Amino acid sequence: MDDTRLVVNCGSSSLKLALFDAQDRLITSALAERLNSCNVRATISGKDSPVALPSEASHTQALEALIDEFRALGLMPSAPSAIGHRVVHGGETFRHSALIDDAVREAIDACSGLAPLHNPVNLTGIDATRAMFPRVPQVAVFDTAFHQTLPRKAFHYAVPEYWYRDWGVRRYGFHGTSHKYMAQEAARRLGQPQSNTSIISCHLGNGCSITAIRNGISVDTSMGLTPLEGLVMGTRSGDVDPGLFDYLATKGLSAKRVNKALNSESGLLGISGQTNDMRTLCDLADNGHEASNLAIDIFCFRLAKYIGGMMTSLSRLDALVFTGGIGENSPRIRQMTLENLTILGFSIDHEANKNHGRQADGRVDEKNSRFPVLVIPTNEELVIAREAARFAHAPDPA
Ligand SMILES: Nc1ncnc2c1ncn2[C@@H]1O[C@H](COP(=O)(O)OP(=O)(O)O)[C@@H](O)[C@H]1O
Ligand SMILES: CC(=O)OP(=O)(O)O
Ligand SMILES: [Mg+2]
Repeated sequence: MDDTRLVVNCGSSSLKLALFDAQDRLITSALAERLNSCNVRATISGKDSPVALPSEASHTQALEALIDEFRALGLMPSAPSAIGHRVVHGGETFRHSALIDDAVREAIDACSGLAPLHNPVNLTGIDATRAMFPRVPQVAVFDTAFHQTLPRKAFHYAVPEYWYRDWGVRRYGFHGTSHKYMAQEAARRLGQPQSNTSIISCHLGNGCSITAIRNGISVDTSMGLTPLEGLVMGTRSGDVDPGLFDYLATKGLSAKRVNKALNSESGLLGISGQTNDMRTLCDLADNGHEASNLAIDIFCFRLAKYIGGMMTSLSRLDALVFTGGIGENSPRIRQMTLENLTILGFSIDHEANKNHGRQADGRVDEKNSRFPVLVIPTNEELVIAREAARFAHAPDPA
């Protein structure tokens, strides 16, 4: 065994793997998509030909095939030193990452009711690698853990108290590994200690969320009980009036049906009627497609409103940070969002913004901007690999 760590991220229909060496350098990564369908496809980064998988391959089959391929390519030792798993929901049980044993597995399973689309499939990955590597320590890294510091006023909904007490209805927040990485990276780039740096982190990928981080600690976030609340996302609505459940019942739609539509048929896809992919949406808007233009407008307006709202939790703002596929790669979204916020004194440097802030500090704000604005590529896999090393032999953090 050497110090290679394996990172496993099981999504509803995809599997992402990454291998890191002892110096936290990425050795290789792999992606299997459209699992359990007849269109499965698996690739290893930098390799042209896909990895052969059986038709309708499961997560477990894809995991085994990709690990065999890593070994065949000489990229991986017979067993990694530790395995880190992304787990979406840790409820209030997990404030930190956890070394996985039967009790931790059971506790993750117990959170499945709060994330039925995510936790069961995360457990599939955990079960598969525990069977493959029974002697290797496995660590669960939770999306929710970083947000367990939220003050009660930020996590408590204005609903009957017993909903929280008896059923755990509260705001949990997600994308914690990404927001945590933003807090570290922003502080490093600003040359300040994290313990004295306050930022607003905008993670804009397929799922989108925003977090206010005061001195390295999450103090408010946009996602809630589930990853549906908050910003407009690829296929998720973000905030809506909960009264629509009752109204749509009069149109014959069950709560289950409405929930599915809000998760899978809404957001950029729902408004545009075309796509959940921001890049395609921008192309459509450039070609005069009105509904795509509207989707982009609504996305940026909601994000700007949330940025304004997040400032309520901070006494000082050291940087506004953009990350995730959209946040890192779309100058247009950053510009349109900040144009909605000129009243707060944000101002963007158009050249630096077009260049995606690719200079070392990633800054895209203009000299006279009241606040720094940074573009920072996220690296959730690296955070998980670091946590895997840290918790592999240290189950109980102080
Ligand atoms: N150049 C770009 N301009 C606009 N959007 C982009 C660009 N590159 C990537 N994106 C968008 O990023 C989103 C995917 O983000 P990503 O963080 O990769 O997703 P995931 O949450 O699945 O990891 C998609 O909407 C994609 O269109
Ligand atoms: C929790 C969540 O929204 O994750 P993702 O962005 O991967 O969909
Ligand atoms: Mg991502």
